[in-house]
Amino acid sequence: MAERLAAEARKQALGGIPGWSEVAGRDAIAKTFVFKDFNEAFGFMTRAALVAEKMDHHPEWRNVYKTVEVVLSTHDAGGVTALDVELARAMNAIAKLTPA
Ligand SMILES: C[C@H](O)[C@H](O)[C@H]1CNC2=NC(N)=NC(=O)C2=N1
Repeated sequence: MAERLAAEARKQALGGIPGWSEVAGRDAIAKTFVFKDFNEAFGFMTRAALVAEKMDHHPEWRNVYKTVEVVLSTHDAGGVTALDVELARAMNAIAKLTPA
């Protein structure tokens, strides 16, 4: 099972994935993506869902119109692990392909 990242390792990883930050009061990371419209937001979610399912690692997320709020945490580990960092990186890469 993936191990929770120590504070220092998490900070270092977050430095390399723009827009992601630690969630206050919880061991999790979060980012709010804003797209051009609902179609682009939902397209992002569809692509990210395929990656998440392949990884067997799933986001907590909420969509309102063109905004997608994402929180990542490894539930089995009770905090942020390398899997969250990997999914955060993948989501940033997917969002880059999606017009904002
Ligand atoms: C059985 C299955 O592999 C686990 O429940 C997976 C599924 N997706 C998951 N997603 C997330 N974010 N955290 C988990 O601990 C997790 N566990």
